[in-house]
Amino acid sequence: MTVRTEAPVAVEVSELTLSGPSGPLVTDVALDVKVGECLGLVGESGSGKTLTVRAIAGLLPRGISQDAGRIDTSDSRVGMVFQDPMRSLNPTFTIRRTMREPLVQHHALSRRAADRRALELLNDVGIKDPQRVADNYPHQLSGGLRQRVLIAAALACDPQILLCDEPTTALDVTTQATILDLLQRLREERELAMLFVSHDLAVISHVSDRVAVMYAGQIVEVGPTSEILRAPHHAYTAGLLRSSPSNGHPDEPLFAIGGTAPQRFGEIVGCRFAARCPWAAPACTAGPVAFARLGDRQTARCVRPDDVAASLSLPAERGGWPRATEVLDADS
Ligand SMILES: Nc1ncnc2c1ncn2[C@@H]1O[C@H](COP(=O)(O)OP(=O)(O)OP(=O)(O)O)[C@@H](O)[C@H]1O
Repeated sequence: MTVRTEAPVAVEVSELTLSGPSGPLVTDVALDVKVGECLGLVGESGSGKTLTVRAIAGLLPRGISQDAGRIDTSDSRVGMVFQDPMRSLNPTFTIRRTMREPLVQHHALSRRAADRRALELLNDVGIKDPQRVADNYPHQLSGGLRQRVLIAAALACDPQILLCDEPTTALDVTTQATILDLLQRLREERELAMLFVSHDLAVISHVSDRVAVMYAGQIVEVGPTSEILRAPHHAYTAGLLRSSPSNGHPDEPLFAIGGTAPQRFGEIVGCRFAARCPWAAPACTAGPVAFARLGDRQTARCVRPDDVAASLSLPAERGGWPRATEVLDADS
């Protein structure tokens, strides 16, 4: 879908910092999503994606505080779709009852009108026999149907912003594709601003106009999806791309970035990825790393973005993710 360049911003987050009992968990996160746009938020487990989305939804878990930053949703209504419908749907309620509650609450509908609207919403998300599904309990439905119900419930408040946290991760590949298609259709029909969280760059690339990459509580690279896939400028993004199963060679073991992400990063003044980065130079750990602008719409929090991108365009045997020695060779 083409997003109007002049489309207004629906969500704007700046300098967001969130902490838990053991210290900072998300630091200085800035992002925006326009009306009708999908921004993908990608990164490995624990990088802070869910907390960021929960902060935007106003649903931070107990024990997590917002220490700094602004979240502006322009008074828009926000809907949220979670990963695990089984945990998000009350197992003791029929789908009809689950759908009824937000409709009665948000729209002050009578019980009858709410039940009618619930059937319309179930129909909108591609459920063929809404009457039957409405009479069921969550455990009586397939994973794909449960996820459709959850999306219908998120639409009940008639949101302008839809936050999707790993909405297809628990599903098999075919069902995953149909749910992605559904979200895409709903976004177009309703001009939703969508923030789509996934650890899987392949999924993100199907649905997102732009991608923001998170690592250890920070955004490290942002840009149009096509640019990020074609020319990542942060080593972590490059590693993430390389480790995607769809980029692997059938005869080679799947690539994995060496080392692990730091759990505590309050003490790290420079680049949080430096310890794992084959391109790391003294400047990377000397002080805070600012975002480098790369053309009009792409930025990377990296000291050597052009070196990273240039190495990636080397011939196949030396491209992708080089070993540290190769980087040094390239330098000399
Ligand atoms: N309720 C909580 N209390 C304390 N720490 C938390 C809480 N929720 C998350 N964290 C910590 O905050 C960090 C970021 O977690 P978050 O769930 O946002 O990551 P994520 O990128 O969404 O990962 P995943 O894909 O596994 O959900 C992690 O280190 C996590 O352990």
